[in-house]
Amino acid sequence: MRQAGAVIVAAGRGTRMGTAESKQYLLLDGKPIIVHTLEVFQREPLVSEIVLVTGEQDVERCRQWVSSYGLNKVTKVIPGGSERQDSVYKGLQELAAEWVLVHDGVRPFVTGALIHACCEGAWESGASVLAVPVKDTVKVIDGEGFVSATPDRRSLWAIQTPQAFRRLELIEAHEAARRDGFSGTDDSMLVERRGTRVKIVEGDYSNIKITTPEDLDFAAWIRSGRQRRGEDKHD
Ligand SMILES: Nc1ccn([C@@H]2O[C@H](COP(=O)(O)OP(=O)(O)OP(=O)(O)O)[C@@H](O)[C@H]2O)c(=O)n1
Ligand SMILES: C[C@](O)(CO)[C@H](O)COP(=O)(O)O
Repeated sequence: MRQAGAVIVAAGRGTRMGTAESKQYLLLDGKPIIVHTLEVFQREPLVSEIVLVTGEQDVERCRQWVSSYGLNKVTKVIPGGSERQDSVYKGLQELAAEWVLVHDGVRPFVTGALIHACCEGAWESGASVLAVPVKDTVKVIDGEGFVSATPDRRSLWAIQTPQAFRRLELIEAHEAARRDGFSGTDDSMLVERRGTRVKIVEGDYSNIKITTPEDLDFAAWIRSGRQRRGEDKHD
């Protein structure tokens, strides 16, 4: 069976969340958010191994969770870098797999079906990202707080993770970005700028990135809805 390795990045400081504890370690239904995320990748048969990238000061407690929650696909827990891009780059060095999924540790509502769809998208086309159509009207604002343009919403999609690539191609794209001083807000941007066509695979509106305080309320709500519908039972 074709498989992919995963780099899960969780070395951010959660500045926009503003909590004393980094957001990836806050409890959701009694379990750290990062553990919820890892458990989805652990269960998915298409995932062969996982590298977890955390803050230097959190490596040890994450290793303990890996052991106590039985996350035996996590082969390495390593310290990240100062930007998300640096953390992904470090994680990519620790995998051997031909294909890699890059995922935010703070997107715990990813599902096996989404991981599966993302892998299939990459295997068919070379690179793929999850995304959902934008529901709001989006405007471009000038430096003085006035509208300068209203892009056609039909061509706007909000990008999520996971994102799937050939691992060596993504490493080369990261190295080119480092050489050029280019910083992207996702990994797709790094291969796009080198001419790779990236396939959009439809994600899910509930695959939120926990970023700001109100996201914790959304997260609790998504979680309780899944429990009510019995979607949290996995074995
Ligand atoms: N140096 C960094 C920065 C971010 N991340 C990870 O990248 C994901 C998406 O980043 P974001 O939501 O922006 O997290 P933070 O950087 O922690 O948040 P903020 O920008 O508000 O500080 C998170 O899982 C975060 O832990 C990382 O591994 N290393
Ligand atoms: C990769 C990402 O989650 C796609 O939506 C997002 O771009 C990360 O951005 P952030 O600046 O780290 O929030």
